[in-house]
Amino acid sequence: MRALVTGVAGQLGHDVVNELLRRGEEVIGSDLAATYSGVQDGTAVTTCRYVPLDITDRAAVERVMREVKPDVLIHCAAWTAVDAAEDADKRELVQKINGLGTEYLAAACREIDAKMMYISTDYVFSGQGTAPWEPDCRDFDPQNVYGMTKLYGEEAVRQQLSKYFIVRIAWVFGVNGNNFIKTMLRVGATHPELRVVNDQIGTPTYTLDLAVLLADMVETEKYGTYHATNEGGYISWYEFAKAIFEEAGMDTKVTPVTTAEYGQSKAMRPFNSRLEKKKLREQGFTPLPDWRDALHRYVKLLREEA
Ligand SMILES: NC(=O)C1=CN([C@@H]2O[C@H](COP(=O)(O)OP(=O)(O)OC[C@H]3O[C@@H](n4cnc5c(N)ncnc54)[C@H](O)[C@@H]3O)[C@@H](O)[C@H]2O)C=CC1
Repeated sequence: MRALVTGVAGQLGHDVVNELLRRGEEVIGSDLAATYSGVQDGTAVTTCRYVPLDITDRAAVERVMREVKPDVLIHCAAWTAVDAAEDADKRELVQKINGLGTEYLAAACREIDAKMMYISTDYVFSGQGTAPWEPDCRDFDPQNVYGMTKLYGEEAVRQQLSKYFIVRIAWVFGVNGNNFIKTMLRVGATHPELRVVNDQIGTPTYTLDLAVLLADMVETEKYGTYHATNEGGYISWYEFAKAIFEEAGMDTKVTPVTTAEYGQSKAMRPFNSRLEKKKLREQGFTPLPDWRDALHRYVKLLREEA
């Protein structure tokens, strides 16, 4: 199988490339930068063929897809700065990357008859209520620019392709980038007490674990939309922060606050990010490990890297 992976310089793309290389697959990584030398992540060094590609450049997308001619495109590239996406001068760019870039890639997949895997987000839903969101629920109602543009990408994939996987994830953490865990460890090191919201509920996703599932999935023809976060139940950011400090052996005190008490961020955040994942088991895929186990391995890896 020849796989083209966009966003190789990001958290997820980096781990997906490593997982595919580990399995002996032919992998071509892609990102914005002119060159990419790979990243030491404590367990492996990414050494794959690299093709620079700005996915907002339609002609470049068509050219690269025709040249590389992958059997599968794993599309991990995105604008992921959720608050900055709200800035008036950024909105168009965010839509170009998350919306139009995905549309161009889907069209190119159709042309060369490649499978496409698109990584999406819980932010396509309203975040209202307490019931977990089903993967095939079409009751979309994104509450911020990032969510709207990711939904545009989903619709483009659904409209143009039949051989697609849309995988929605949430609360992502990986070694190759910034995330909530790294922020907590950094800020907690200099602040004895932190306020963290306890009314936004979801489940973390460790990119190293997700990469295993994605590599399993693209080998199949079990197309459709899936939800994939770690197992272990739904938690609040407050509970996650407490677990992080406990795992790291830090005595930073965490105080639970509501989103209203914490103060509004630029982008609206969903209260209910519960993603229903039972479809994974029903389709014969191995679910991700418990998030506590993932956190344990992740903090250990960060320590080894330091
Ligand atoms: N980070 C999170 O908490 C969540 C992420 N997701 C989705 O998961 C996927 C992977 O996310 P991460 O690895 O965390 O993202 P990341 O921000 O670590 O990496 C994204 C990569 O996309 C690249 N990129 C940006 N604009 C590009 C362009 N015009 N052309 C080519 N490449 C471009 C960046 O250079 C970067 O390397 C994304 O689709 C994201 O929307 C979904 C839910 C939550």
